[in-house]
Amino acid sequence: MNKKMIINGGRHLSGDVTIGGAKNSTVALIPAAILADTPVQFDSVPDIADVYNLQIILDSMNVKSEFKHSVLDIDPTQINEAPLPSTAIKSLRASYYFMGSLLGRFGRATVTFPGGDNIGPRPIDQHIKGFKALGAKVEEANDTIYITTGEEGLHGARIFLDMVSVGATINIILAAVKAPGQTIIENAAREPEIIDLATFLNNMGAKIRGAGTDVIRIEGVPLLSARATHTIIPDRIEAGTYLSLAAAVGDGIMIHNIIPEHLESFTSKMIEMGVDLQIEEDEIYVPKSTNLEPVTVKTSPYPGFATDLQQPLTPVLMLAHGESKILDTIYPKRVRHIVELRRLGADIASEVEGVITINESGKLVGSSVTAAEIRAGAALMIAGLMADGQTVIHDADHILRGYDRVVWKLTQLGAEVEILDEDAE
Ligand SMILES: CC(=O)N[C@H]1[C@@H](OP(=O)(O)OP(=O)(O)OC[C@H]2O[C@@H](n3ccc(=O)[nH]c3=O)[C@H](O)[C@@H]2O)O[C@H](CO)[C@@H](O)[C@@H]1O
Ligand SMILES: C=C(OP(=O)(O)O)C(=O)O
Repeated sequence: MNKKMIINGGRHLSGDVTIGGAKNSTVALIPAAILADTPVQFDSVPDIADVYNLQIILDSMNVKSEFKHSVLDIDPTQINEAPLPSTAIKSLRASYYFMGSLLGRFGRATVTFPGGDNIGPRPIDQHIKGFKALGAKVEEANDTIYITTGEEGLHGARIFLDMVSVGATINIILAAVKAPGQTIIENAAREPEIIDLATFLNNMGAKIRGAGTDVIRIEGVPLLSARATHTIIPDRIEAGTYLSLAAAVGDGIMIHNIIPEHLESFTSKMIEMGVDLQIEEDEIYVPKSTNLEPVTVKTSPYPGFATDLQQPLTPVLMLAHGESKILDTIYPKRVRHIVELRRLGADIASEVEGVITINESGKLVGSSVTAAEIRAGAALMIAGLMADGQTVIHDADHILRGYDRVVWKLTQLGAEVEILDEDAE
């Protein structure tokens, strides 16, 4: 059922908000769990639609899971190979991690092409190049990838990624962690979520060195056994979204459960704009912001400015005195929020692919808009909170895919917001 988000905007928000576990870690950790020879437990799991869809995929392989109060238990000990449910696979991008984890577990995988956010072309050639280097045969037909290995199975290999890819780095780790011999991934992505995955696997006996740098070395091990609960790192993209929201409509907001080092490229931009952030060990206070300066933002792989945060920052740029620019080098077509923000009165445009210009916009006015993807939805949510009157965000399911208990968190801060079925009055 499609959902819509209704926001009665124009209020100032204040108080405290606590960030949940990282979506992009969680969606890798859940497929990784099937590599274990024991039950696995995760803590600080965000309450997001992606988790429920991954549970449906696990269930189809007789991997039972239970998700309660931020704790997710997964028992992969009775796993069966089975066709994966294509609706759930298509509901999120990260379902492609079952290619790596099934390959690591069974030496073969059949997975429908993943879905996920429509943010422009999202090829997976580097994942496939990695699987092939590890000794797999990969075929594509009918929107499905068939990955097989011969009798010898997988073996370690040296893989140089042609571009820095989070997904390819993770998928190769998943496939290689139990493959005999040494695997070296060069030009690997350095995102904190990759370190989180490596920590989880290493605590089960894996030998992965260098996660967080651009060279990752893996010695294959035969068995992986969970001995302790793995606590998922805080979601730096959710944190960045609340930082923006706080700068845009906050009257003093304290954001808890943050690793500030994961957000340095983002917080330094906010400071450059004149937001007086008070950064502590694991929380950031955002006072009411005034007199903001325009900035230029260029997205790049971690530790650069995250593409996933360019849209959530946009509403704050609409308050700055002058013209700001965003250059999205990772997803130049990630501009589907622009037309919707204009409906609310934003002065924002993209005349050259990958370049977005944002000018100081007058008071926004509530309207009916559609979220084309998760972070476009986040930008619309913040803009809706800024706008006078009511904003209805259609296709709000995209927001629920990755924002932990968002209605509850916004309500705690004093927002008037609800989620309804699309056909509700
Ligand atoms: C579940 C998850 O973690 N999603 C994140 C992940 O997506 P995802 O892992 O899909 O993104 P990648 O890091 O792989 O993509 C980076 C760039 O490389 C290109 N590319 C990637 C793989 C490949 O085989 N060939 C290729 O050309 C992509 O089109 C893109 O331009 O990183 C993105 C970039 O930070 C984020 O926006 C997503 O939130
Ligand atoms: C693009 C994103 O997600 P996914 O890769 O899961 O589609 C995102 O989180 O902004």
